Amino acid sequence: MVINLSDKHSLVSNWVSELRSINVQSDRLRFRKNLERVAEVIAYEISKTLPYVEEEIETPLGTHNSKVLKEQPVIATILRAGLAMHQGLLNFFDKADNSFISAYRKHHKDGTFEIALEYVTSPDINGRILIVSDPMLATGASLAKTLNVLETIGKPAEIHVVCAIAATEGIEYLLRETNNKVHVWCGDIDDELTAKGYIVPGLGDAGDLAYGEKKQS
Ligand SMILES: O=P(O)(O)OC[C@H]1O[C@H](OP(=O)(O)OP(=O)(O)O)[C@H](O)[C@@H]1O
Ligand SMILES: O=c1cc[nH]c(=O)[nH]1
Ligand SMILES: [Mg+2]
Repeated sequence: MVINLSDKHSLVSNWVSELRSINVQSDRLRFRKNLERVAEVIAYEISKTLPYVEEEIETPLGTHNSKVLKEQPVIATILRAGLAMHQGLLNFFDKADNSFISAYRKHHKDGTFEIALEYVTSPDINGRILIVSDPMLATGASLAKTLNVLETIGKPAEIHVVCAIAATEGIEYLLRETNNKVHVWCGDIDDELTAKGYIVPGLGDAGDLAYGEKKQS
């Protein structure tokens, strides 16, 4: 299942437009905040699909049969660009367990790159609801590799992928690699990728915009 939140006009389209704009995105604080609030809205949308149980809650004046989240999800993110969206998910799923994975594009002299994945820390995800955030789903290689590695830790009951902007090609690759088992939630979808795997029109390099340019590795 693929859900593009820009299909319906809401503040999400507004925030994604600010993420894209060369006139706004250089304000790093605003860039990170916009990623965070896109993730907050997606967290809320995901929350509508999760199981709830009734719990008798005592108020100062009586009792109420409330619906509360049946189980806490595991929220995972891909360092470094995913950190701001991770915070947005954690603001809403405030009791969640957390996983962190480092994956980055290691560039070769011939212009090609591979995904270097060096650090994984995670609770047991077996049978759990797993929500993985990364602002950009470009070729899909980083997310596919991340999900592969997480599957060695346990088999989640369901997997939700959360992005600010996803490329059509990357979504198709990820769905193929996971046998259509993931739900992809994104702020917007673009149709083009450059030869170097950048989303067009996209927004540029999300990690650099949020945290500063890094020395090429
Ligand atoms: O779908 P893909 O083609 O794999 O590309 C997307 C990945 O690229 C970016 O990370 P990057 O490698 O720039 O690392 P960073 O977070 O350190 O900026 C982005 O945050 C994704 O993880
Ligand atoms: O367009 C892209 C592709 C990968 N990573 C980014 O930050 N932006
Ligand atoms: Mg980057």
